[in-house]
Amino acid sequence: MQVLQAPSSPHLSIQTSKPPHLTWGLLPSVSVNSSPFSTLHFSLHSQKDQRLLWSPHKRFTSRAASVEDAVGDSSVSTGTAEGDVLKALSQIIDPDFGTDIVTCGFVKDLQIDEASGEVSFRLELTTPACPIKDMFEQKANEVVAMLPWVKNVKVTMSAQPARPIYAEQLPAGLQTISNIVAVSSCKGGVGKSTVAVNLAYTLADMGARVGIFDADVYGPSLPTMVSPENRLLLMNPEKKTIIPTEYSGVKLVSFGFAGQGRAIMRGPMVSGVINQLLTTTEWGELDYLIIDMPPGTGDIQLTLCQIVPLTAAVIVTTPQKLSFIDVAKGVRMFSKLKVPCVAVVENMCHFDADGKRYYPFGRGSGSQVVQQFGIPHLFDLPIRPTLSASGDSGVPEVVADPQSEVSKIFQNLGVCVVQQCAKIRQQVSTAVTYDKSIKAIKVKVPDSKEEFFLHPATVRRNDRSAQSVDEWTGEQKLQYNDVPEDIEPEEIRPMGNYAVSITWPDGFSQIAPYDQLQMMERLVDDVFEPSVQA
Ligand SMILES: Nc1ncnc2c1ncn2[C@@H]1O[C@H](COP(=O)(O)OP(=O)(O)OP(=O)(O)O)[C@@H](O)[C@H]1O
Repeated sequence: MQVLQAPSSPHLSIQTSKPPHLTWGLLPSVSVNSSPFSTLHFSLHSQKDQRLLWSPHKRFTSRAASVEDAVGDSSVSTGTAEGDVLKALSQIIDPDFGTDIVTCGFVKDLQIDEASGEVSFRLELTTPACPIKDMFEQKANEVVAMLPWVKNVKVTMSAQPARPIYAEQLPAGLQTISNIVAVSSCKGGVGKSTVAVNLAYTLADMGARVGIFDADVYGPSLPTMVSPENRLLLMNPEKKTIIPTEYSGVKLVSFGFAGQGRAIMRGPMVSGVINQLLTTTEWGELDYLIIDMPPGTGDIQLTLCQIVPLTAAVIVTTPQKLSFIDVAKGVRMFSKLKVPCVAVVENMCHFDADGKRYYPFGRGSGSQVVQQFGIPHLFDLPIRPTLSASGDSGVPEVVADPQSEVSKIFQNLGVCVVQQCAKIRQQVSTAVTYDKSIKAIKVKVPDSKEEFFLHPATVRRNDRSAQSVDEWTGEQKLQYNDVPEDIEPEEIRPMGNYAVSITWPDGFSQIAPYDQLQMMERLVDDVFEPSVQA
C-alpha cells in the first residue's frame, strides 16, 4: 500500500492501494477509524502554529460536569467582558448534541453594559418544543450571574425560524417546514392514525407549530379523529394553493376534507393527488409536519417518501409475531431512502382488568425490532377504551385528558421525536464541511461513527454525473488534469440524509452521496503512516 503526500495539505497524506496516477478513481480504502490505533491517535494540527485542530478527544476536554464546575472554570477571566460571558455560557452542554451552547450557535444578541453590570442575550434553540429549554434558561442565568462584575442578567428564549435543512430544491409549499416526520405502519388498523394525531397534538402542546398531513387517500381517518369547525379545505384561487383547515392550533390537510369522500383511484393517480395536496398547501412556518402515511410499503409509499424530504420515521406495530415481518419491511424501505427510524410504537400491547395485566397478542415483537434494527426507542401503548372513544369523538386523547397514562406515553414519544429530529438535523448539517486551514473536506457520515478527511480535488475528480462520466459507455469525460490540484469548494450544502451538494469555483454543482464519499481515498495523518501501512 502506498502513502502519497497531498500537495495542498502538508500535514495530511492520501492513503491508497493504487499507483499515484490512478489515485483519483473510485477506490476502496481503509477507514481511518477502523483501526483502534488510529482512533486513539489520529489528530490534525494547524499548518501555521501546530495548534490542535481536531482529535477524537478534543471536544470532550473542555466540558464541565455541572454548572458548579462551570462557574469554577469561568472565574478565570478571558480579559474581556464578552469573552467572560461566552466562556461561562460555553460550560452549558446541549446533551443531544454533546456540544456547548456557544459552539451550537444558540447565543444571540449579546449586549453588555459593564458599567452597570447588565448582561442580556437571547438563546435561540433549534426548536420551540425543546424539552429542556427551561433548564437552559435557568443555567444560563446562573452561570452569567456568578461572574463577579455582573449585577443583572436578562435571558430571552426563542427558536430558529422554521426551515428545512435544504430549502432550494423543495416545492414552495415545503420550504418553511423544519422537520417532516412520517408515521408509518405496514398493515392497516394497527393504530397508525391514532399515534400520528396524538403525537402531533403532543408536539403542539410542547410549544411547536405543527401540521398533520393525512396521506391515506383510500381511507382518510383525520376527519373522524379531529373536529375542526371548517371541515373543507379552502382554495386560494389566485395562487392556486390549498389553505389547510385547523383544529386546536394544528393545521390539517386530508383528502377527507376535500369534499370528495373516499377515492377510487389507481396507484399513480393516488401518488399525483397526494403530491399535489401536500406540496400546494400553504403550510406556513411549521416546526413539525406529521405525515400519516398510507399503510404498506408499495409504490404509493415509496413515491411519497421520494417527494418529501423526511427527517425521520416513527413505525407503529402491534405485538403479534407476524407484525415483526411487516415492520422489517417498513424499516428496510426507510433505510433504503436513508430516512432514520427513530421510534417504534407497539400499540395495543396490553390491557388491565381485575387488577391484572393481560397481553392478548403476545409479547416481544417490538423489542425484537429495536434489537435487530437498532431503532433507539420503543414505546408500549396499552389498549384503552378512552383512546378509541376520543378518536371517534373528534378530540384526541392528549387534548381531552392531557394527564392520562396514555397522554404521558405520548409526551415521552414527543420528547423522543424532538430530540432525535434535532440530532439528525445537526448531524446532517455538519456531516460534510470544508476546513480551509488544512484544505480538507471533513466527512462525518450521519448515523455512523466514521469520520474522515478527503482532498477536495479527489472529490471533484470522482464526480459520477453525466458531465463527468458518459452515462451509456461509462467512459470518463472529466480528465485528471481538468481539475486543479488546489481546487477548493465554494459551498457545501446537505441534500436530505443521503448526500451533499458541493459548489465548485467553475460553478459546477456536484451531488455527492455519502456512499460515494465513503469509497474515496482518504487523507490520513502522516504521523501514523507506518502503523496504518503495516
Ligand atoms: N391503543 C388503543 N386502544 C384502543 N383503541 C385503539 C388503540 N389504538 C387504536 N385504536 C382504535 O383502533 C382503530 C384503528 O386505529 P387507527 O385508525 O389509528 O389505525 P390505522 O392503523 O391508522 O388504520 P388505517 O390504516 O385503517 O387508517 C380506531 O378505532 C382507534 O380508535
